[in-house]
Amino acid sequence: MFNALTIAGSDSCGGAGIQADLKAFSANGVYGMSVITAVTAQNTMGVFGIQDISPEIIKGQIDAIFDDIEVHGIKIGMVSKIESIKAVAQSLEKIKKLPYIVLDPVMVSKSRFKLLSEDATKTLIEELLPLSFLITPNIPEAEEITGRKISNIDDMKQAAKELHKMGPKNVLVKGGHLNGPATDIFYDSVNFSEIKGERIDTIHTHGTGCTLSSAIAANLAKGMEVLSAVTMGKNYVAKAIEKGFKLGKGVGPTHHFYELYRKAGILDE
Ligand SMILES: Nc1ncnc2c1ncn2[C@@H]1O[C@H](COP(=O)(O)OP(=O)(O)O)[C@@H](O)[C@H]1O
Ligand SMILES: Cc1ncc(COP(=O)(O)OP(=O)(O)O)c(N)n1
Repeated sequence: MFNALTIAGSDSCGGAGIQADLKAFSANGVYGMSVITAVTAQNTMGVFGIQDISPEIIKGQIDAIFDDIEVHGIKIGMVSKIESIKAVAQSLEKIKKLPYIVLDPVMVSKSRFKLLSEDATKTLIEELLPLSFLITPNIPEAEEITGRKISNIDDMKQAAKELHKMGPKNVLVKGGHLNGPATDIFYDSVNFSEIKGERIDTIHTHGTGCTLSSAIAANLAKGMEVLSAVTMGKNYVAKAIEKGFKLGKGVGPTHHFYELYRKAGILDE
């Protein structure tokens, strides 16, 4: 059985963060484990508070897992403070044979709540980008890290090149925030690939970035090569968005178990 570890924040309504990651791991056939970096009070309408976990407990969770278990893939999501980022980086750097790390550099939620402290961007860039096999910024995150405005596919490609120079082996700039087709740009230091997708007309997109990065981490944990892992992850998130559903009063979550539900007769088609 392959496994994957998410290092991220908790979303109390279960649409994003650790909860989305674990669902995506299961649905993509790997055993999921978690290191919680922060707890958010969050629902489909917004984020109402954050409690960061102490650096000691973040390190303790990582050490407990790696002292005991061979980890096959890692996804890193929300790590909101400088001390938390350093705790994650220091713990991971100690590990002799690190599995592939997929970093989703989470900065702001869809509801515009800051999930990364304003002073922590530089530390995130310096400490976590060089450790990453793949980073998956959305357009606002890629703009913040590179300091460039991104309005079209050519801008996404230019940003991917600049992000690559900061240390990750591969870059996926996600196009969910542009108008038109949901095209993501993958760059592996030599070639660009346009990972194309139809834009699905729905408001229920809470946790799309978490879902995609976790599905890719699961695919890498299973031994897929990187472009296949990204392409299959993109197919997975598209289906999870298509089957996204109303929950609460706001932006509903992606659906991770549509295939199980369909087979059980709970979901049509
Ligand atoms: N309405 C949509 N229809 C289809 N794909 C989408 C839609 N919105 C986002 N995506 C895709 O979901 C993934 C997550 O992208 P994005 O929403 O940009 O990330 P984030 O959640 O980090 O802001 C990307 O592959 C993106 O292309
Ligand atoms: C705890 C936590 N982590 C990450 C996010 C952002 O996730 P994302 O997939 O980008 O989803 P949206 O917030 O954009 O819907 C989060 N909200 N909470």
